[in-house]
Amino acid sequence: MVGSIWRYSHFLVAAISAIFLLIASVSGAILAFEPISQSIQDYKISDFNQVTLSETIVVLKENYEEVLDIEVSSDDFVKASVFTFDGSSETIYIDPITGEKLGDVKPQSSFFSFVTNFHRSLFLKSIGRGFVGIISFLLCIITITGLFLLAERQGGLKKWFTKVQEKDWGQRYHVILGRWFLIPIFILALTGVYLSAEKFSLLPNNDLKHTTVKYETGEIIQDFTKLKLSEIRKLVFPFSPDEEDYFELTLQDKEQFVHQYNGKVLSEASFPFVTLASRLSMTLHTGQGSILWSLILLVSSLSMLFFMYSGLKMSIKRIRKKKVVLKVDDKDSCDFVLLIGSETGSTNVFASIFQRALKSVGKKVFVASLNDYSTYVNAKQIIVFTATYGNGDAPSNARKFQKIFSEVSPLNQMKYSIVGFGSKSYPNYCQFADEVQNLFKQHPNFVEATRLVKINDQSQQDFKSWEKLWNASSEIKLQMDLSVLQQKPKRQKTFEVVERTLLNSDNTFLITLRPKKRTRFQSGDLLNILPPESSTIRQYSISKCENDILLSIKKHDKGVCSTFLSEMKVGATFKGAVEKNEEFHLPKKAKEIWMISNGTGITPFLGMLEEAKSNVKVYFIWGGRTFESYKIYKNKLEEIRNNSNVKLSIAYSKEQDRNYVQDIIESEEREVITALENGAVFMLCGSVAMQKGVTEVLEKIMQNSATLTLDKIESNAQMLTDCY
Ligand SMILES: Cc1cc2nc3c(=O)[nH]c(=O)nc-3n(C[C@H](O)[C@H](O)[C@H](O)COP(=O)(O)O)c2cc1C
Repeated sequence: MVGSIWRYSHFLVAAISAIFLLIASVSGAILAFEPISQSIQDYKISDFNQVTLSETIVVLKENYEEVLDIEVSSDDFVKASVFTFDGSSETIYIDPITGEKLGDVKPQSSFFSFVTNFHRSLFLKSIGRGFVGIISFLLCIITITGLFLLAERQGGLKKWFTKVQEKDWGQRYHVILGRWFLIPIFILALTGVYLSAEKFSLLPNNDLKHTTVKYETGEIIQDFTKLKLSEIRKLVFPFSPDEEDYFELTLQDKEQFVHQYNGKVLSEASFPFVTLASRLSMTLHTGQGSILWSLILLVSSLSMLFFMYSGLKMSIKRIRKKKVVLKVDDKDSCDFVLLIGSETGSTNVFASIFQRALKSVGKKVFVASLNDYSTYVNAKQIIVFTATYGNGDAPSNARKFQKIFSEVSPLNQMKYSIVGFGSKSYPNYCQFADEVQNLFKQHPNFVEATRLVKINDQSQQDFKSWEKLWNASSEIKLQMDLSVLQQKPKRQKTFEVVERTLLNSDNTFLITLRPKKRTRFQSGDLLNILPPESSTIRQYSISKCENDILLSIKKHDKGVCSTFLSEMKVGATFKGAVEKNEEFHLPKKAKEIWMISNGTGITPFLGMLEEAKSNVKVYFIWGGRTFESYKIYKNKLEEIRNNSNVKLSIAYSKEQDRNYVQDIIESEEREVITALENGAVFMLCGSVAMQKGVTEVLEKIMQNSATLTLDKIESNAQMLTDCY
């Protein structure tokens, strides 16, 4: 519920302010170039930090007829307003040691002045400024709600930088860029609000109040001659040589009037917080004085454009999916009740397929969210389709279900059937469906019609197996039309089979593919294949061997794609699309890498072992059933075994010591701790069961580390996983 409130507010505020945010981010991105172009002019002298103010005053007095003021910019350039000996008035950049002119201070270019005006007020003067202030405030809300959504999605702030599971690239990069740019965007928005509030005099009064400095005998409160130029912001020279005229000195935090002959501070006033905050806001909002910050602001403004695009795409997709469920009948007149738990709407698509199938055989179906569970006068069966969200939690429209279920007394005996929608890439696979199943199981009014079926990543195959189960257990035989789920891989290329091995005792084979056209890929990327007459894309992890793709595939009895590939002859071609999987590429900076896999999870490592440079220490651990299982990889691995930087360990689960990869890791406890403490990266590829086993062992081992925990390893990106 809380999650959906954040989501709705995030979406609503973004939708309201979209056009103006678009304008602000484009113009903001352009304006980020202004401080960059200023900073690269480089009027800063090399020993700027050593120069004293009095040195500069002396040389200026020698070089110019009269000096009005000097000012130190945030780039450490020194500007001076002077009268030259030929009587002209100039504002120039000077060398503070020699007093020489380095260049003219030019007014803001007409282009930047035009864009600044537009960015500040949309050319609408005060009304525009007010509007921009409101939009900045809305942007603050968007970033705050975004922060909560991201934290929830990642399973807490601690896991902020752990692997992003989303497969859709727009959604994926919305999350990835969000983790990096939410904070700079929030700073931009907050400082924008502050600067607008200042313009409209909404901030407390910040007038300066000078107090006269009273000296005890001999006391020196500031040695004017030693004051460094880097400590000052501005110095206004005395109006005349008369003793009562003084220097007006602006330091970082206060203003002082200083006696022009003896350097004594006559009076001073500290800047109020409001003034200091205004200055900081200006610097942070415009990037003045720091090329790095200006670049961050530039990329943040551009990332806002991406957020708008990907956010819009996600919202349209969600709205479409939510609208999918057909018109519902009256709850008390229906034989079937279909209850849905969904966060982003994909479960609704499956629900509508099932609902249509029931309607096509003349059955009345009442459809509702799990949160709306109630009594049903005529219902014979309740079917629950529910996703799992967060960390094994209920999706937002099912959060109240457990409570309501305990309060509602069913009117009659009913059958029930639960279908869980989830993803094996999450540790608590379909956990909420398990919880719902337990509730029904323990209730005396309900009898199980079909066992709980879990659908991994909206797999049509899994859904079809539930369809079969339903048809076997029910008198009503249904035909579910899955055509609406038809997918097509994007940017497909043609691949030719250049080699294929026979199936080994594990029904596993290797297939080598050559792209017909130039295709960029790397070991760890994924190959998406839509087999003929199928509507579901299958993904295989790629090993790059020279310029070919090597896949290691286990042929499943009813596996459509693995069967299709296992029957491919050398020379045959088919279409597929490479999908980048940046998060599972060979780490570039690690000095030590542990490659841990089982079964066909070995694939990306076959290429990575070749790719790893000789100065990188690699510990390769693979688990298979028998020595026979190992044989198809033997040639490749034996070549690598000779490299001195690679250590190979193999665990056989069905012969020899009957070991698993996690047993090898457990036996190497000291090495694991030392490696991880020295920054090693552990890469895991293979089954979820292996991932679970390895994670448990690592968790146990790391209890003996003085500095690291498993959570820390994950947040340091020292653990990369690609398990299925
Ligand atoms: C942020 C997030 C968290 C998720 N957490 C889990 C989880 O803990 N367990 C699980 O099995 N699936 C999890 N999933 C996968 C979803 O349950 C799965 O994609 C489901 O099909 C989504 O259905 P919906 O679109 O109807 O919400 C998660 C997905 C996301 C985006």
